[in-house]
Amino acid sequence: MFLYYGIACKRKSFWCYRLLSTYVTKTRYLFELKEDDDACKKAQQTGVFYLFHGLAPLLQTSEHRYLVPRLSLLELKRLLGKFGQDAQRIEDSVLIGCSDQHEAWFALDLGLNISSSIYASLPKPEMETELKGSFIELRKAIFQLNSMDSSLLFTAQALLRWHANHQFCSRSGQPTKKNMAGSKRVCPSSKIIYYPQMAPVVITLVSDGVRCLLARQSSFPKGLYSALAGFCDIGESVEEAVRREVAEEVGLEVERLEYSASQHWPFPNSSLMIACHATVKPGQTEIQVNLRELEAAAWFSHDEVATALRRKGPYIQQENETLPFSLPPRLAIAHQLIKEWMERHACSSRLA
Ligand SMILES: NC(=O)C1=CN([C@@H]2O[C@H](COP(=O)(O)OP(=O)(O)OC[C@H]3O[C@@H](n4cnc5c(N)ncnc54)[C@H](OP(=O)(O)O)[C@@H]3O)[C@@H](O)[C@H]2O)C=CC1
Ligand SMILES: [Mg+2]
Repeated sequence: MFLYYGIACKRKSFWCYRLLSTYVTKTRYLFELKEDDDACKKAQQTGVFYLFHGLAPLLQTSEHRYLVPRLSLLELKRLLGKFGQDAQRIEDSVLIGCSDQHEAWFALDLGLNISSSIYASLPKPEMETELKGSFIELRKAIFQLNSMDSSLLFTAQALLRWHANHQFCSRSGQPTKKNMAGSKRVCPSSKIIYYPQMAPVVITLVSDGVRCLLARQSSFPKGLYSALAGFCDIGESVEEAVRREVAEEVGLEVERLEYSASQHWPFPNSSLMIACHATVKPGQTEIQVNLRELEAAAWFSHDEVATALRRKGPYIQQENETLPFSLPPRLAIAHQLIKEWMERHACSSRLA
């Protein structure tokens, strides 16, 4: 779909209108909202607001899914009024995207207890009753959200958390001020501009050509195994981080490495997950688990992984019952890596 963006370029003696795609016009519009506080404030008039309480999004249950309600500016003002709050509080919201028709989307947390904020946390049970929904921890809701909603809520939560944690300038100690869109904070005293940050994390599915290597940390839900993950050290390339993490965590040396995809992951802080497939030499597969990092690691066959992929998680543990081996949720890039490995394996078996 294409739209005329209204940009005209003067060529010789006539104006020619460039045809820009919907995606480009949307991107330019979001850029303008981030740069121009007045334009962003204007966008709030026709925009919609996603609400959070203590970083937990407002959700409504519909059968086995969660729906994500949105409020118009008018509805939000009415809600704030009911709780004795000033509409000025809307300026704490952050821009998280927009529709193809340029309806801007914002997120606002009404339950953060920040010492530097003039606003108090609003009472959660009363708000839930008023809004006919519940503020549910995002980690617990991801199994019941569709991928578009989860990606939007991941962004919103990460940005709201970043603002909550960056209220002061690390050089002057003075309070920093957010721009209208929430794309940066500025210290009026030192003039330092702070931008939201993500930590780069490599996530690697190691294979010996036949099996794949999965590991678990003690903090994972019982029975869950995932690909190897680790934060990049300062100064490292992705390739170096993968080689180091695999050596550190399971004592193996990566022979070949291939980039697959990336994903923003908000837990526990914002990470940019960089997913790769790696292989080790067929003869060098003996795992030495680093117990300071992992609880267990093992090689899994194609059939074992296929069985785990067919199961629907999460599992509720019954007393004295051992849980079956399970994999990360569909939304996690670890799941995508594992699925991709399975498809490649199936493809190479067909060709053999
Ligand atoms: N989306 C997905 O599919 C998956 C996402 N992940 C995510 O990947 C991330 C990294 O995986 P993990 O195996 O834990 O990483 P690591 O193997 O690097 O180990 C984590 C430890 O590294 C230290 N560390 C170093 N740098 C940082 C940093 N910038 N932020 C926080 N801790 C740091 C911390 O130690 P200390 O506590 O001692 O300070 C932390 O406990 C996790 O946040 C996890 O949520 C993991 C698997 C799948
Ligand atoms: Mg790790």
